[in-house]
Amino acid sequence: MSIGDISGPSDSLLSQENSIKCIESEMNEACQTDIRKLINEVCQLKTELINLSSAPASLHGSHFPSESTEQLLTTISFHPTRVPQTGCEVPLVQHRQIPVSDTKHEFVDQTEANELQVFFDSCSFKPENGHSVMSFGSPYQYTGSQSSTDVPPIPDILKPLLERVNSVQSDIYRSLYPDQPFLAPPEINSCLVNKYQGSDSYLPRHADREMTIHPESSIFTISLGQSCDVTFTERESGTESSHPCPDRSLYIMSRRSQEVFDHEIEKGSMPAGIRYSLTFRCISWTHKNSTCLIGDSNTRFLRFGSNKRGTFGEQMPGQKFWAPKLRDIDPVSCMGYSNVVLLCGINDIKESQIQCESDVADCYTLLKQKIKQIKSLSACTTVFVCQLLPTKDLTLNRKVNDFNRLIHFDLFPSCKDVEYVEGFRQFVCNRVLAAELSMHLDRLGRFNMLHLNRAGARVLASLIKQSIFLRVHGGVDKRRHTGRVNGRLYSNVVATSLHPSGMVDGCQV
Ligand SMILES: O=C(O)CCC(=O)C(=O)O
Ligand SMILES: [Fe+2]
Repeated sequence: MSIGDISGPSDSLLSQENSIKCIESEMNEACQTDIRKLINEVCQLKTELINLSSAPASLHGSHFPSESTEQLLTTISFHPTRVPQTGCEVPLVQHRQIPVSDTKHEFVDQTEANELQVFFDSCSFKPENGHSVMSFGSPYQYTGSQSSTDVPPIPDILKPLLERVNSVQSDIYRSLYPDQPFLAPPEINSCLVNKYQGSDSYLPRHADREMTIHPESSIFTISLGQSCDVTFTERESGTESSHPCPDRSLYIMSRRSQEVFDHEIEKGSMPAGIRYSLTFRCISWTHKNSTCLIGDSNTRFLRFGSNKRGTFGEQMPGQKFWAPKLRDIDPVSCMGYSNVVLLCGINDIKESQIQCESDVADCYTLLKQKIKQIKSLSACTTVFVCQLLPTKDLTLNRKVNDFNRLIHFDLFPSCKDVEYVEGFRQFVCNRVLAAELSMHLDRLGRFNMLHLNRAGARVLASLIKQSIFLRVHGGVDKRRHTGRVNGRLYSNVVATSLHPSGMVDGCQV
């Protein structure tokens, strides 16, 4: 037996115990005591060595312990790992949507209603399935739409109404985010008017789920003239409900509810007479890039907004949601967004009870379930997953490695429409991560193991933006190479142009 061998795995204590028994049977009492002492000392030394090699880098006078993060984290493709079976037991998640979120009777007064009716009577509408249409403001294109892209601006006669609708929209948005008053509410900028004439008219069953509609806006419909009923159907259950639309009333649907309910005016349900419905929306081509970023503290410096410096810029609007743990990911907050970016999990695997590979696999299973729930609520949303960022703690990095391997070998092969945020090599390189991209100390002056600094956040932001824009362009890199990703302008990583013409798939990036 070689009691001097301390390089073996730490769990060899059992075999040492067996060897002790052998020796015990051959040696006398005194000798046994000496050998026990010796073995205990060796075991103690070995434990100290293991602790030392995974201790914070500050103990070694550098930012990293001797075994490098790269060694641990660049080996992904060579180590297929046991993959957990999630099967189909993904818990259902409540969509928390209702077909009509609010109704306001007599939203338009009689005088204004009369003037509007006279105005629309003089307009020329284009026939569409069961009714006719005319648009103003930002063009709203939808399947089967007959209104042209050459749309007149909002006419003066509609402006007071638009202003009131915007004030309701702003109140709704403020109540969604009461503690974030700096967020700009969606601006209603488009009006599609439907004309129903006679009892043969109808509105085919549909949902307003175009990606050009602001994901967190509402759709406002004002009825003028003949009243009628709009029928709502919950797609999943087939449950129907009917909503009466009297003259001069307003009903409001959230964009999110469109992921769950269809609406229509059934054939044969329309009374004789003329009804105009004025439907107001917040439309922009940039909403095709709308992104819901759900992440832990490493997303804390990332900002949506239109400032050139320090935000994703106006070409990639979105909203950030704080999810320190995987269980905090709320699939409902993703509804209606074109893209969802997830960067979460490190705080789960950091927990002391997460010890072995199968504990890490349980955390990963929760991530996978969350992704399935997100997709079940918003089928058209593309989910982008960031691998976990390495830290300066090698023990934790082993778990990071296990988690990332599961993303690589299980998530991407098994979940269609899940995309990588690529390019994390910069973070995996010790030297770059330690010297340039991560915080050295936390706010209390303690050694900081796992947080990106502002430069690191900029790199992360540019990688996220690049992944989203590359996907929108079918993999064609349209970036303007400013070479300033490490500088300030992550809003500018992608070349921009607001005009949809000449763009791949009609999106303006
Ligand atoms: O006329 C209505 O009440 C509904 C109109 C509508 O659903 C639409 O324009 O998308
Ligand atoms: Fe609609």
